[in-house]
Amino acid sequence: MSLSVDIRHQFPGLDLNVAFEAPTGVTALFGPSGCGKSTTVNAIAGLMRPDSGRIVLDGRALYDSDRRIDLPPQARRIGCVFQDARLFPHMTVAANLRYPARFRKGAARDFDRIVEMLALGPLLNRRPSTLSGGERQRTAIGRALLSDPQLLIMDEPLAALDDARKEEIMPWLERLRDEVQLPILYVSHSVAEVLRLATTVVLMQKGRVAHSGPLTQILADPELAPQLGAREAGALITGTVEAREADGMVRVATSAGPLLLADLDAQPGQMLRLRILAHEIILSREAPVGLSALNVLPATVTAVSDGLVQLKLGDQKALAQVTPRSVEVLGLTPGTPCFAVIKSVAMARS
Ligand SMILES: Nc1ncnc2c1ncn2[C@@H]1O[C@H](COP(=O)(O)OP(=O)(O)OP(=O)(O)O)[C@@H](O)[C@H]1O
Repeated sequence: MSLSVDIRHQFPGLDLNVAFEAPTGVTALFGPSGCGKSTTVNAIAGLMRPDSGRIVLDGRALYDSDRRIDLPPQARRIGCVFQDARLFPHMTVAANLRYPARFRKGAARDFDRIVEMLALGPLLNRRPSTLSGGERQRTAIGRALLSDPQLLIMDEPLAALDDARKEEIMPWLERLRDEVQLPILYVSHSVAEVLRLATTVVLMQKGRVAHSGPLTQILADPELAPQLGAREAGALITGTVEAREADGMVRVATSAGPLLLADLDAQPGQMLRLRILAHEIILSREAPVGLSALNVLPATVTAVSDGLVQLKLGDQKALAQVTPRSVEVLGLTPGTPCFAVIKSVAMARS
């Protein structure tokens, strides 16, 4: 399943002209305030009509200005979750969850599975006013899923929550990404949310798509990574938990070699997304000896730009933040073999 968007729209302060594809998984729409993220998702949801273009979901035209197609929101099969949960206050959680089934036959058949997935069972008889912000958002996500959607739109779903509530709801969003085979469009200002959830990123600027592609590729691109926030740039590396060592450290196999992680609650065989920040990598031309850092991987320089060195680590790319002086002293040019000393590795969730 995938969503294809190619639309244009003029507002007094916005000249919107965006085109991108959102495959199954989480596609983050990321960009500064006012760049047109909400306008784009509102057009996709059918809440505003763009001046021209096409929006196609799984081969079905939702909007096509040439063919005069403009499906109403309820016919688009899109579940929406906004910053405020927008639940019906006079209804219980169960009634809120069952509401979309009134309009779509068969939509309620997944009720038990979705209640279980989002752990909504204990809340079913409560009214929204008695729920925490996180519980309300979980209910809103459940209700969106129970409309039997072909696309889920989440517009800043965590923005109204404090950090503790955000932390509480994140694992549910990760579960959603991994278990629900749908494209999920996720609008956010938060780099941390994008790094943790996104599989694809659409970087927007002033009504245009500056770049779109897999998150792993954007993070390891010295030109693009700074647009996500330079401090956050680096790498997102996938690995598989191999074993827990006698000292409690967990050994994770990656295509570049093994990494050791502390304080990790993970089982052998489990796949992990690991995040390495650009400033956590030190480069050495020789294999380092007598270092306290545990994780040293062989690498090859693939590009150098503005204090960021792009490396090939196994079959993946990573960025290291290196001063221009070190680039010169170490002679780091494309093709140079080196060693990446990784000071710390974190699960992508932290
Ligand atoms: N209905 C409207 N009428 C006129 N201008 C609008 C309308 N909706 C949005 N705009 C303008 O379009 C621009 C983009 O707004 P939009 O909400 O899409 O941005 P955004 O990227 O989602 O921003 P934020 O991150 O702050 O939510 C803004 O300048 C806004 O004032």
